[in-house]
Amino acid sequence: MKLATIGVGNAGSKLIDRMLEFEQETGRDLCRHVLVINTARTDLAKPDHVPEDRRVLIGDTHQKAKGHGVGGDGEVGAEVAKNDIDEIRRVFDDVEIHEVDAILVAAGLGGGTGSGAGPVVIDELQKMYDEPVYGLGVLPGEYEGGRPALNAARSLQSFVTKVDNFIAFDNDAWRSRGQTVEEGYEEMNRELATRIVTLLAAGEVDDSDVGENAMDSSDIMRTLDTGGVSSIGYASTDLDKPEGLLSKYKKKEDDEINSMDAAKIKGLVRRAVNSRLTIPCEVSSADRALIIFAGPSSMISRKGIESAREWLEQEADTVEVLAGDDPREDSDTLAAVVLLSNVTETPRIKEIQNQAVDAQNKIKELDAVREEEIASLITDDDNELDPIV
Ligand SMILES: Nc1nc2c(ncn2[C@@H]2O[C@H](COP(=O)(O)OP(=O)(O)OP(=O)(O)O)[C@@H](O)[C@H]2O)c(=O)[nH]1
Repeated sequence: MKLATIGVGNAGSKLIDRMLEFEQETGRDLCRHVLVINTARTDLAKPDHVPEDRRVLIGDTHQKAKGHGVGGDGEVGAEVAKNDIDEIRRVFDDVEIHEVDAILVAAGLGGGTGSGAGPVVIDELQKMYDEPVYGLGVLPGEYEGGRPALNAARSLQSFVTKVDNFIAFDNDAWRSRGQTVEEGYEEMNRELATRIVTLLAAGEVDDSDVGENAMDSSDIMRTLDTGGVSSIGYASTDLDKPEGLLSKYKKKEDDEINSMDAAKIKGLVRRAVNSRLTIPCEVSSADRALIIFAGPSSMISRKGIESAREWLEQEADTVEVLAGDDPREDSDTLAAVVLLSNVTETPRIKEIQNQAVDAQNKIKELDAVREEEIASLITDDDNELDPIV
């Protein structure tokens, strides 16, 4: 697949940057266009791989942003993006849309810029182009508190209704102990970039000298066509290890290879689905699913692909499972990436919604107390001040 990628806010921009890094490291060519949009000048300086002229500062003349971010206020984030929509549209105009299959917008939903400006950017993209627009959204951890949860719950509604598919990443599920928050983010961003690029870069090659099992970008788009929220699973095996697939492959006869590979390949997919998904979910609640094997094509037998597909069909309880390969002849790993599209049972989303409702109620209570205090101040008998007008 060929993508135009847009990062909105700090987390969104860092994610796009990691995607660029991973594709460069692995010789892929997924992100044909890249853009990062932010309200904070300092955050715009962070990416290592995004060209300078593809970084856009919005809201620098806005009273509440002034180039320093929107301080976690999603409404200000949306307002700033709406005010600067002409500027945003101008940079979109540079995108040669016929060169790409789809557009991916990444954002952290807990902050003000990603949660607020993200949906405004998506609205504009949907107006301008016919290509599908996918969302890649990071959900805040519970420990971050009520405000990020409220941003995320509100923004998630906007994202899911506006995008063609929303791929979710749950910071809570990926948090590990013994790391600073920044170290944790670095690792999470790499993990997510590995998954998203391995998935979407399949079928990127135009030449038709690819094998019969090769996954086509239209298969990926068809799987994402469900709308809703999606999750990604991933597992890989190192082909250099003595006990890895390659050494066994060298030792066995052809027939044996296929049956052995089939079991191994199915095992890899099982590991991808049963290990940490980008957002934990009930696998059987998926509407459609897709498996991509990325690695040397000699390692990926048709029999293996078929047995993995059949296994996932049962797990996901749907007949809509596609499977194919993304030949990477120079790769020393074999990776399986699994897309579970439109998963409806995602406990973390329920939790965020509950946390958001609590936060909203608290804000309302505080507002009521504040109003009462102001009213009592004004009607205070001892208050001898005259009103201005
Ligand atoms: N996985 C991951 N999550 C991040 C990272 N940075 C921030 N987050 C998450 O994303 C949310 C939004 O943070 P930012 O992206 O910094 O905020 P922003 O969208 O730029 O908005 P403002 O700072 O309010 O202008 C946070 O609440 C975290 O949950 C990151 O590098 N990786």
